[in-house]
Amino acid sequence: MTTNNQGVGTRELALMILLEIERGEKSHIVLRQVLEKYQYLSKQDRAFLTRLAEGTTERRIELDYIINQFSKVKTEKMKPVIRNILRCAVYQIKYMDQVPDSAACNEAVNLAIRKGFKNLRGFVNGVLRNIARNIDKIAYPENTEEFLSIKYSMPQWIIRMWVRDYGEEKTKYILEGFYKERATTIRINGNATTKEELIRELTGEGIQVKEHPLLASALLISGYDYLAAIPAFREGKFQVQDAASIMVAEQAGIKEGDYILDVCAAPGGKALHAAQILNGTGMVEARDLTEMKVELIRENISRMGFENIRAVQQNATCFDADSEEKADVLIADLPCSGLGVLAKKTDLKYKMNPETETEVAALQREILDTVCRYVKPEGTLMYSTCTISRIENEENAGWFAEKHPEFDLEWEKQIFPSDITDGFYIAKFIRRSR
Ligand SMILES: C[S@@+](CC[C@H](N)C(=O)[O-])C[C@H]1O[C@@H](n2cnc3c(N)ncnc32)[C@H](O)[C@@H]1O
Repeated sequence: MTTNNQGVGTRELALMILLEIERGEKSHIVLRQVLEKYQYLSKQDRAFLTRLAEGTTERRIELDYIINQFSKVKTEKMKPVIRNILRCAVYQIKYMDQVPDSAACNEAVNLAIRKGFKNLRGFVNGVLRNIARNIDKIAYPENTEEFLSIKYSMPQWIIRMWVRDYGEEKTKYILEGFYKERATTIRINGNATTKEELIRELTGEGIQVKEHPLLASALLISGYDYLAAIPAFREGKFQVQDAASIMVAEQAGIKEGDYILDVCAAPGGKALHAAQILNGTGMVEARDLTEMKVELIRENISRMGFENIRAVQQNATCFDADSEEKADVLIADLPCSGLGVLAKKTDLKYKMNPETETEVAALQREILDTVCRYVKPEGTLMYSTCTISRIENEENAGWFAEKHPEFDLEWEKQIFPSDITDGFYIAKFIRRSR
């Protein structure tokens, strides 16, 4: 389990990933790169590595709290290698029943030695053995905000914001939601296969498949190694897309022949879904800020094989006069704080703060204010974010409706995370006729 045949152990790879994340890299991207690079790892090792890297990241606040109860040197003063070796080991002790505590401690000590910290092996060993002996006796703070912050490893400012906006019970529900075990949601490309055929094909590959309880167009899959290894994925028969995100194009009232503009489209989930609904007719223009992002959309277009969609580089904050009143449906799935997708992007919560939250909400207003002019009279504007924040969601929608009385808010919905969906927000606006 711990050392593969090329000598790099899964715990050492997990350490590499954690150090990269601390240096500012995105957790889901580093993990994907490592899994791609170390393809020779067994399926079991890949699952262990994924769980260890993701779990240690998403439980970081709690793990540091535990370590700091037993170490005179606090985690923020430790060398990054040592603090991440300790975090990883404490995660195994607390959350991975299949790993004996002694193995977690021994492997941590060996890793510290291999990484050049032979002089600290006694420290690592002492702290970890002490934690292993007392793991069920650790006292947590009584203050609700601090308790929730540590128990769910969520920065306190986010807890404060959610308790203020949704109340304590809902906040606990949201926090629990991120830790629910979940399968991957896929949207079936009905132009390339049928639901029955796809279920048969995936099941034949040894993948577990379930119907999605909310959406007929989606399935839940689990037990696969990695996506690119699934022939049906390479052949564009499905797209990985969360249920809440699928609802954007599904609820937009797209009709065959429509012109759809997606102003923040990479990697293309909603734009491709719109193209699929158009069923070979109409056109989708999928835009994003940089050529690199636009290239991601192009890769997905080519995998899905659609011809009624093009990807274009365009900054959504710059007005494009040629697009004025052209769109039957405008999709504004805007950059956001991402607090609804913390189950997948486990490090995001540590990167945001109240200032970045205010900045992103202001950017959303600037984009909405610019792109709304592309919507035809009687056309639709779908505003969505993958976050749970009134400032970015309901307050921005309210601001927009007041500033642009030519639009009516038809409905809005905040979706909270669960085992079958991410946290997400959608507002549907209709532009009045002249
Ligand atoms: C939430 S993601 C979009 C996800 C996409 N709609 C999908 O379903 O796959 C937001 C996107 O906005 C892009 N973005 C950020 N600022 C932008 C700007 N000023 N103009 C255009 N796109 C921007 C980001 O590059 C990112 O790809």
